[in-house]
Amino acid sequence: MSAVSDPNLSRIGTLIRDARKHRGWTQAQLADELGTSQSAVNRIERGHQNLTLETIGRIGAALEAPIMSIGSGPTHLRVTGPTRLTGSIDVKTSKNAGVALLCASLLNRGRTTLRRVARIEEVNRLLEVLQSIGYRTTWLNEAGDLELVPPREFDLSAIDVSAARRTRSIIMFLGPLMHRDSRFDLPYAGGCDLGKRTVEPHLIALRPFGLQVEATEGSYHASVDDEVSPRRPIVLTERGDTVTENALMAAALHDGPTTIRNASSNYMVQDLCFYLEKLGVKIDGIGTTTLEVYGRSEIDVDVDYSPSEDPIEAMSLLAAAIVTESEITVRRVPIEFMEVELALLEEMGLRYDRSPEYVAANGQTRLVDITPHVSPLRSPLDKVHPMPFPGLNIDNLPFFAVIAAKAEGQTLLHDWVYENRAIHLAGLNQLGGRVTLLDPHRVMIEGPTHWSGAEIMCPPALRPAVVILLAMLASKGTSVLRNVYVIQRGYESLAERLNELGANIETFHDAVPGV
Ligand SMILES: CC(=O)N[C@H]1[C@@H](OP(=O)(O)OP(=O)(O)OC[C@H]2O[C@@H](n3ccc(=O)[nH]c3=O)[C@H](O)[C@@H]2O)O[C@H](CO)[C@@H](O)[C@@H]1O
Ligand SMILES: C=C(OP(=O)(O)O)C(=O)O
Repeated sequence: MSAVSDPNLSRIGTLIRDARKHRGWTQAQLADELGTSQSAVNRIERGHQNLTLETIGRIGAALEAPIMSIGSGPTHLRVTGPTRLTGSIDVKTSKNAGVALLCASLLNRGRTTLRRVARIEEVNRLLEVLQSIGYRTTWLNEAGDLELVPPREFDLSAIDVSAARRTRSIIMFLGPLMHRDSRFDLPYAGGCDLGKRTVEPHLIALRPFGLQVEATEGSYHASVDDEVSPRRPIVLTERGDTVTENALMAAALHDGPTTIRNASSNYMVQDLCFYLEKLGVKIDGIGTTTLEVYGRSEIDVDVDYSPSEDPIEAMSLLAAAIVTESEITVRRVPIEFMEVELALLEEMGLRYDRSPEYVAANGQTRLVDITPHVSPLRSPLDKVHPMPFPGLNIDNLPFFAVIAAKAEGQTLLHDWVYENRAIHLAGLNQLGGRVTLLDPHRVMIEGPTHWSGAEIMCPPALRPAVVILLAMLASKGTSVLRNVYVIQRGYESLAERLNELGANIETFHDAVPGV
């Protein structure tokens, strides 16, 4: 029977511990049931014991929880609050740079090594897709270093359609793949349910490189005219992040200069630019809205790159501290992508300590450690609304809902970007929040709030789901958040990491009859 590899042991140990607690057993009771010692169970739960699949099966049967099929059934969280968090936590590298870089590896015939990649479901889906078309992908260690070795030719006919349909990021295959094949099909893009998200700006951006796309039921059919290449600057019709990334990737393998205007200068775009530079693609204007890209006809480089920290995870962790009235230190905050958020929080009354700046492993992004102090908060005078970088990040807006719910007064949030995201914030009302939906884009939040526990189905949107989880940390009593795949899509081991700070979050699964 094969032994499970080391990096997974602590994860499996945590699942076993949570399943045991869910059954209401002590370690000694589980040990009795298995005919082993309590110290052995303790070692297993801490990930210090090698496990065969057979042992995992026996433990699952004893606990009436299928440990190994746990990833396939829905995962739920049981939160006991209110919680006070202590200690410090490191921000992980970003989901959005991670997925862009996985797609950008398609440009490179050489080996790509990415350092400290967040082990999240969105990355897993893209890895499944890359493997299905012939990549060798290897997690090198527990730190999340990831090696990607492309095949000589991609086998797009073997693409894992179901994995591809679960991630919207697959759309970023268009930019690189159009240089490899003159005709190819891609399964339709998925992602969170945030309302209609147009793909038209991507097609407009890639058309000057000769790409035409026809959409039919479930697939994009792409064809490329090699004779067509950009003759004047490409002007993006929206300053979108993945649109900019697609245009950058198309330009990177275009032999000659390309100008991209109305480009996003957001964090993931900058990470992609730094990676492309390591591939030998020269880019002027990084961090601005006009990018001059000097592409190459062939890229074959063994490259090593470290994406930067996630400003959205940083905001999530700061919000966790604020909502639970805790003084934790959030380390490795990419400060240039959090400045507007912090300025607004200061206006709302937040006091915090901030370390001197230091540089991220990509050698570019400025980081700080932030320790918020428990502070009386008041609602801001004006509405809170996002803007493309350097404005308040669109993905950070939802966290202001749960922060505003703590503040004295009324706060108006205006999410002009997404048709459906603000709607999901109304889930806070089930925990005692006073959130009024004025229209699909605007919510009024009245604080302060006395949170109390409830059972809630996870909304189908990543950030609102985390916002509800954070409110649960502050809620009196027990809460249950059901089916949290959407959170795992963007955060690595969030429940476990919050537990290390003192939260009480149990992961559990529905008992499967007959197991
Ligand atoms: C993998 C990744 O990087 N995902 C991010 C990326 O998605 P992505 O780049 O895919 O975002 P979209 O292109 O879907 O844009 C999001 C929404 O904003 C609208 N829009 C965008 C720009 C603009 O100038 N005008 C405009 O109206 C779009 O029509 C769409 O409805 O950017 C979003 C907006 O920052 C973030 O929420 C996502 O986390
Ligand atoms: C909307 C988001 O991401 P995606 O583009 O992956 O759906 C997000 O990160 O909040």
